[in-house]
This record gives sequence, C-alpha cells and structure tokens, in this order.
Amino acid sequence: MITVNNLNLSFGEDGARNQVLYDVNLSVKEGEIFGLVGESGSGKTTVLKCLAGLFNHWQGELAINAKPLDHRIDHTRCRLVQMVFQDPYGSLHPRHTIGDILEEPLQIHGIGQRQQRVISMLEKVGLNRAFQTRYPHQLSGGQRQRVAIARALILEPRVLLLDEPTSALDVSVQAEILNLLSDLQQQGNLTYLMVTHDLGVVAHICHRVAVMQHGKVLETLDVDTLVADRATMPYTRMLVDASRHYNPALAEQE
Ligand SMILES: Nc1ncnc2c1ncn2[C@@H]1O[C@H](COP(=O)(O)OP(=O)(O)OP(=O)(O)O)[C@@H](O)[C@H]1O
Repeated sequence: MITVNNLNLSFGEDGARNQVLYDVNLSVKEGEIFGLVGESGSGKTTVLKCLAGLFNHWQGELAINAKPLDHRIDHTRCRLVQMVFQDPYGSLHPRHTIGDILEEPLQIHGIGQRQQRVISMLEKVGLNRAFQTRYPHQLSGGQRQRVAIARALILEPRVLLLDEPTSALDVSVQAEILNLLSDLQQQGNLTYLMVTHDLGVVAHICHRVAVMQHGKVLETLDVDTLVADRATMPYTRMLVDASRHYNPALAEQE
C-alpha cells in the first residue's frame, strides 16, 4: 500500500548541504501497522513528510496504493493519505471549534452531509456531539489527539502517517489512544506508517518495524523478532536493550 524506493532528500545547498535521507526503501502492506524507529534526527519524520507532501524536493519513487506520488500535493492524495502529528494542540487551530475543524476538510473537498459526518466521526473516536462547539483549549490532551485523529480520518483515507501520536500525552492516556488507533485500523482496514521512539508502542500496536540510523534503513523486521531480541543489527539490539530499562511493557517480555 505504501512503497518508498530509493528515497533521498537533502536540505540546503552546496557547502551547507545536509543530506538527511539516503536511499530509503520501505514497503508497507495494506492493513499493516508499520513502525519507524531510530534515534532522534535519523530521518523518520522526514520520510512521513515526503509521503504527506509536506516536503517535495525529494528524489526517488513514492507510491500509495500503487499510484506514484507527484512532487506536488493534490486533492487525490489528501483523500488517500493523512498525517497525525505529535502535538495535537499545535496542530489544531486554537480559534476554531472542533465542529469547524472537522468540517473544513469536507468543505474543501466539496463533500456533503457534513454535519452527519462530523457527528459520526466524533463518535468513532469516542467523543460525543457536544464536543462540536468546544475549542481545543477546552479539551484534555487525549481528547485533542482524538480530534486530530478524527480530522485525519474525516476524508476516509486508506493510509495514516502517524508521527509520535502518543508521546505528548500522559502515560495513562497513551494506551487509550493506541487502543483507539488499533480499533480504527481494524474497522477500516487502514494502513499505518507510524514514527515512534517508544519500543513499547511498537510492541503494543505494530506488525513490522524498520530501524533507521543516520538517514538510512538499517533493517526491517517483524515485531515478534524485535521483542524476542532476535534482531540482526547490533544497533537494533542496543535500542531494544536500552528500552528495557525504561519500558515496563517490553521488560515484561524478558
Ligand atoms: N525543514 C528542515 N530544514 C532543515 N533540516 C531539517 C528540516 N527538517 C528536518 N531537518 C533535519 O533532518 C534530519 C532528520 O530530521 P527528522 O525530523 O526526520 O528526524 P527524526 O528521526 O524524526 O527525529 P526525532 O525523533 O527527533 O523527531 C535532522 O538532522 C533535522 O535537523
């Protein structure tokens, strides 16, 4: 469903040129939850932003649902793929009500029965219709991330690009949001590509994972292999080892 072939991307020019992606290859199947892990600055978010059309100076080949992606974002891509960001507060317009926030993409795409769609989407993410008249600052962090997920899904995309969707939330709320994402994925047979620092999140929700370092994919493996500490690359084993000291979910697997 998502194909990334030899993706390269640099920022800056000449002497100040900084290459951040080197021949990145990924292949995510329909209905799969695929994690992207690796140290800070390894290029994970940049891969998502290329797929979302937020960066368009990349080289290589990108495709979603077997359709090659252009360097410009268009309406077709918005209907196919949407992104959810780490910080739901920053990504929701502070002076728009939740109803307006959810209705706007429908208006832009000329989709009817908007009120009904907004209410039904709110219910799908565990919020009731009363939330329509509220503003983002009147919501908890978890409720705001539910709204961000609702906004991403309102155009009924097949693919969600999730950038650390739970890392800005209280630990108690993280599992709720992960469970919601997992339920929504199953209901809609959605495909997720999810960036995370947290191998506990990977173990909870992902089927496969790619490990990135310095702009390259080091290895791709299924989550059982990762959790059982059977990764091939020493860097991956080091990541798992480091996370065991902090992450109760993975530590339980020992
Ligand atoms: N708009 C930009 N202009 C210049 N450099 C950028 C830009 N966006 C990202 N970079 C650089 O690209 C590299 C990869 O960044 P990216 O955000 O993809 O890393 P990441 O693996 O997602 O890290 P983190 O886990 O900390 O979010 C970093 O060195 C970053 O400084």
